[in-house]
Amino acid sequence: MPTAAPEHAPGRAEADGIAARARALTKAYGSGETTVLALDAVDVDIARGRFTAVMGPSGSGKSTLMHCLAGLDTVSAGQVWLGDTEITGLKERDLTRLRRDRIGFMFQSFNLIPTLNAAENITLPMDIAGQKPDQKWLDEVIDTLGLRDRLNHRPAQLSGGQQQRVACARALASRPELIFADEPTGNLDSRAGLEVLGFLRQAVDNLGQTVVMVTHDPGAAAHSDLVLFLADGRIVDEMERPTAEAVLERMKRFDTLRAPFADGKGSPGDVRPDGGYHPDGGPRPDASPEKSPEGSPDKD
Ligand SMILES: Nc1ncnc2c1ncn2[C@@H]1O[C@H](COP(=O)(O)OP(=O)(O)OP(=O)(O)O)[C@@H](O)[C@H]1O
Repeated sequence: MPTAAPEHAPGRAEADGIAARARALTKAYGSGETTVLALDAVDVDIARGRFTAVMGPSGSGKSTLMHCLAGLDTVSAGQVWLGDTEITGLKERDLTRLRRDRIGFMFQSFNLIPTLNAAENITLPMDIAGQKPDQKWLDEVIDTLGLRDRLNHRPAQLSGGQQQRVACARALASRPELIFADEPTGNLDSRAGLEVLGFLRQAVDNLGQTVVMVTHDPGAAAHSDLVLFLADGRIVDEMERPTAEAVLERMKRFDTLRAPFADGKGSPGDVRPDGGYHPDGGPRPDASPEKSPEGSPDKD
């Protein structure tokens, strides 16, 4: 992934409030001696109309944070709000509806339905919910993402980048309050990845959307307005108007703290030739769970 991100203006609704909020958010897995504290009393505000990236070493709690903020996972303690709605304590049925109606999702694997064309994939969540898309908004999304001449194509007839653009349009179609993107460029080559990041940027700048993106790639994070750094289940740092170089430097400090690499066999913060970064120094196995496309994935 090329590291240079274009200069961008902050999202247009920058000072327009908080899209999601967590207080003392704690998530533990397991019990007794085997308990893993994935999130340790996290306080976070996700600003509306901005593009926030979440970074941190493997196992630092990024996915758990995203899942708890999106109501995909229960919390062990603390509170989470989407807008003014406290989602901690909601029944599963209400959570499913809230996710469907108010949150858009993008995942590393695009999760498109192979038998449906692009247009049908884009509106599928709304069709399932029995909602009629706002055609003017949908047209704006389709044109912003450059999908107008691809609407009749099925996923197999589209490139990876085009498929992710369809997934992006699907996430945007209902004009959600918040879009969560989990490694959205993880399966794309650097050019397609850059394109998708550019569209997410446009969704924020031109369409007033709010995006939270989990990524391992400093080049991807550089497209955001703000990077939150997680380590051991806590937000330990943040960076406004990030550059890939600054994010990379910050990430290297985690590696230095974690493990001395005295054997000279490479550091955990290796930068790939394309500028992409893997905290393990090698390609990241695709461990993202399969999610259903309707914005209410089942937690496995
Ligand atoms: N279902 C689970 N059961 C037990 N432990 C879990 C579960 N899910 C996550 N964990 C643990 O919680 C911690 C945080 O995991 P999480 O997946 O949120 O990290 P991450 O920063 O997203 O990691 P990566 O970058 O490798 O995807 C890790 O120690 C992980 O092993």
